[in-house]
Formats: sequence, structure tokens, C-alpha cells
Amino acid sequence: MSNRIAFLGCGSMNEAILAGLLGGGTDPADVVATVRRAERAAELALRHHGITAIAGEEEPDNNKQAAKGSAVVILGVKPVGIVDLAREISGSLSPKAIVVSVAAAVSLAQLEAALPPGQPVIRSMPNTPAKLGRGVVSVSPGTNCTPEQLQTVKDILRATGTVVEVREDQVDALSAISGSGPAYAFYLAEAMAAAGVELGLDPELSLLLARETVAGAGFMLAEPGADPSALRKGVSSPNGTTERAIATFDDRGIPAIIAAGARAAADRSAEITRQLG
Ligand SMILES: NC(=O)C1=CN([C@@H]2O[C@H](COP(=O)(O)OP(=O)(O)OC[C@H]3O[C@@H](n4cnc5c(N)ncnc54)[C@H](O)[C@@H]3O)[C@@H](O)[C@H]2O)C=CC1
Ligand SMILES: O=C(O)[C@@H]1CCC=N1
Repeated sequence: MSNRIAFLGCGSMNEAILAGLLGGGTDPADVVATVRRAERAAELALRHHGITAIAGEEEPDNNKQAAKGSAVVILGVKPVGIVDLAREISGSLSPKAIVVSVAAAVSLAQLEAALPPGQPVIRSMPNTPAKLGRGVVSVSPGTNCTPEQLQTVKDILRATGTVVEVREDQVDALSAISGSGPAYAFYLAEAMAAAGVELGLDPELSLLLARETVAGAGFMLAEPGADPSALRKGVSSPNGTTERAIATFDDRGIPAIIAAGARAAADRSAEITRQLG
């Protein structure tokens, strides 16, 4: 079989994975992406020189074309569209093609039921820093996925960042931390920028300070063996300014608020799974 990788539904998440793979040395000639609109296909082809991008509004069989002959097929549409997409490509897949779904809330059982019997399937939960090769991506193999097939997909995804294998019953929790997590960090940066304005800083300067500070802290966290607690203590002089800020966050219950947000995200995944039932 070819080395071709198909990204079916190449929006925010699948494009981030695609970019991570190209950054890691995947040959663009081995990449095909599908989207709905022609304008988006043109944008993808321009941004990722050498890939093939096919729009459904121009070629309604775009997903079938892309699935045919591809070794790995990554499904990246919204959860509500995943099963229909799996059914649509069923007749076009090579029996050995590995189908990877990055959708939140769509179970392996739901995917396997929509695909030909025996088709290897992997459920995955990536995050958007994959674009820079700094993502975290989980893999959970389905019943027909051999260890070799799982290893193939892990090796491919390695270019997008850290790959972790988890049981499927952990995916909702993982998604609430790493899948949604980049948004929490961006939210922190937004809140810091707004706080700076409240303290009298120029909005542009405040945004620059917030962005660079969250990014710089991220780089420190990315160092091998980094411990967030120890790094925080390194900023907090005894009886100094940072200590006062952290004490205020603790008093206001920020850790519990973050835990509640993560719980809400995980609960929402379970709710969508039930709705898609
Ligand atoms: N955005 C994120 O940070 C993450 C998203 N995910 C999952 O990734 C999936 C996609 O999410 P996003 O990328 O955020 O959404 P998105 O809306 O940016 O991307 C979906 C893309 O699929 C295209 N599309 C829809 N139906 C199609 C069809 N039948 N054929 C071909 N293309 C089609 C749309 O035009 C769009 O470009 C979801 O299932 C989500 O749960 C998972 C982890 C993180
Ligand atoms: O918000 C969502 O549903 C997706 C799944 C994890 C991140 N984005």
C-alpha cells in the first residue's frame, strides 16, 4: 500500500496535525485533505505546498477519492458528522487502511459499526499545538487494530508532539485536560491582558506582555522534568508580590474552578456520546 495519509475534514484540528507532520518531514505528495468549500481547499493547498486538497462542492466524491488507496485515513469532522463520513468512505477503504478518528465523544464501537467488518480503527485525542510539533495526542486502539498498526500510527503522530496510549474510558478525562487545555491557557492570557488594562497599561502592551509571558512560561514547562509547582515557587519571593497574587487566587478558589471546568468538559463529552448513541 502507499504511504498516503488522508485528512478527511481538514479544519482547525486536522490542519494542525497535517502541519505537524509536514514539519516533521512527511512528503506533501503523500498528503491529501478534504473540505467542503473550494476556497478553503485553495487556502490549504497554498499554505501547505505540494499537498492535494479536494473540496466537496467541486468534487462531491472527494472523501471517497481521498480514502481510496490511503494507508491512514484521519477523520476530522465534527462529532455529529463522523459516523456519516465513516459510512460514506466504507466502500473505498483498503481493508488494511487504518482509520483514525480525532473526534471528541465518538466511541470506537460507534466507529467500528459504521466501517467494514475488520477495519482497523484508532480513536485519538490530539490538541492544536500539534501544528508546531508541540501537541499531546492520545491513541486508543479498536478491536481490529494490530500492535503493528498501532505502532505505525504512533510513529506518524510523533511528529505532532507527545504520543500517549490510553484506555478508551480515559479519553473524556484526557480531552478535558489536553484536548481543551490549549483554550484554558489562551483564556489565561486573555484574562491577564484584560487585568493589565485594568491596572492602567496600554491594551497593546498588555496583550504583548500576556502573550509572551504565557508562551515563555510554556517553554519553561516544556523543559525535561519541569515541575510546575517548583517553577511557580521560583517566581514567588517570600512575602513578595507574586505570593500575594497566588494567595488571592487560592482564596478565590481558582484551582476548584479549573477542576469544575475540566469536569464540565468531560461531562459534555459523555453527553455527546449518549446523544450520538
Ligand atoms: N479544535 C480542537 O482543538 C480539537 C478538535 N478535536 C476534534 O476535531 C474535530 C474537528 O474539530 P475542528 O477542527 O475544531 O472543527 P472545524 O469545523 O474547524 O473542522 C471541520 C472541517 O471539516 C469540514 N467538513 C465538514 N463536513 C465534511 C465532509 N462531509 N467532508 C469533508 N469535509 C467536511 C469542514 O468544512 C471543516 O473544514 C471534532 O470532531 C473535534 O471533536 C479534537 C481535539 C481538539
Ligand atoms: O471543544 C471540543 O469539543 C473539541 C474537543 C477537544 C477540544 N476541542
